[in-house]
Amino acid sequence: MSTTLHTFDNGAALAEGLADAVSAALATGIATRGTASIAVSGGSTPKAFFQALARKDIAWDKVTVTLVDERFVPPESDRSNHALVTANLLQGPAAKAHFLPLYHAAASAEDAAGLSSKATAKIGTPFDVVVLGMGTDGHTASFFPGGTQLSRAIDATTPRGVITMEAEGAGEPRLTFTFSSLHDARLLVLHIEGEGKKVVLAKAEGPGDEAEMPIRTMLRRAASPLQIYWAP
Ligand SMILES: O=C1O[C@H](COP(=O)(O)O)[C@@H](O)[C@H](O)[C@H]1O
Repeated sequence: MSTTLHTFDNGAALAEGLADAVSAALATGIATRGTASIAVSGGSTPKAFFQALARKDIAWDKVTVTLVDERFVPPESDRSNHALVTANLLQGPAAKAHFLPLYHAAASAEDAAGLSSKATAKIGTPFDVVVLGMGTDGHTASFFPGGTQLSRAIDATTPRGVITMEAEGAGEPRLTFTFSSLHDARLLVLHIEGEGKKVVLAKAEGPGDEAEMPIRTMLRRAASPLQIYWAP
């Protein structure tokens, strides 16, 4: 598996450069198959990228947007990735996109995972675009070190879909697409910013168990080349 590092001078240039690449991939998907799909991450990193992507002039009504992972919190929560996407990506031209949330107001995270697996199964496979993030603990999606279902989540034979995850570093229970759902995206991106995350990435690229730094699953086993977008 291969990785390519795309380096930018600052976060604003990175947001624009990544939005250019992602919108081109979505436009290709629409031109080739009539529709396109993208799964995006939450957290603090993607806000400027979402705002840049939302301004792109593509046929947003033919695009399905979902999340790589989510906290089991309603969209009213300021911890919700759904809320982040609504406020920053599903705006302007991109408001016409079809959004499939992972959170559902179900009795349990397990029930919500079942509902979101069923709803997102309607998206064609593989995703046109997956944009991953990475935490300073080496997690990606909600593949957390020590996570209750980490081995199931990162097992390539686990079917596509959404499962739950609980971990000490995760806060709330999580909902996450499995490795098999994400690793073969037509455009597979890791979006990270800051010197600290570059140090974490360098450590992940070295030897060690995948379970200690689950981003290693993508660095080592993704079927698609991993495009790493970084700025200081
Ligand atoms: O918990 C999460 O964190 C990671 C990284 O977030 P950041 O704040 O360091 O950018 C993110 O990729 C993931 O989607 C999110 O749920």
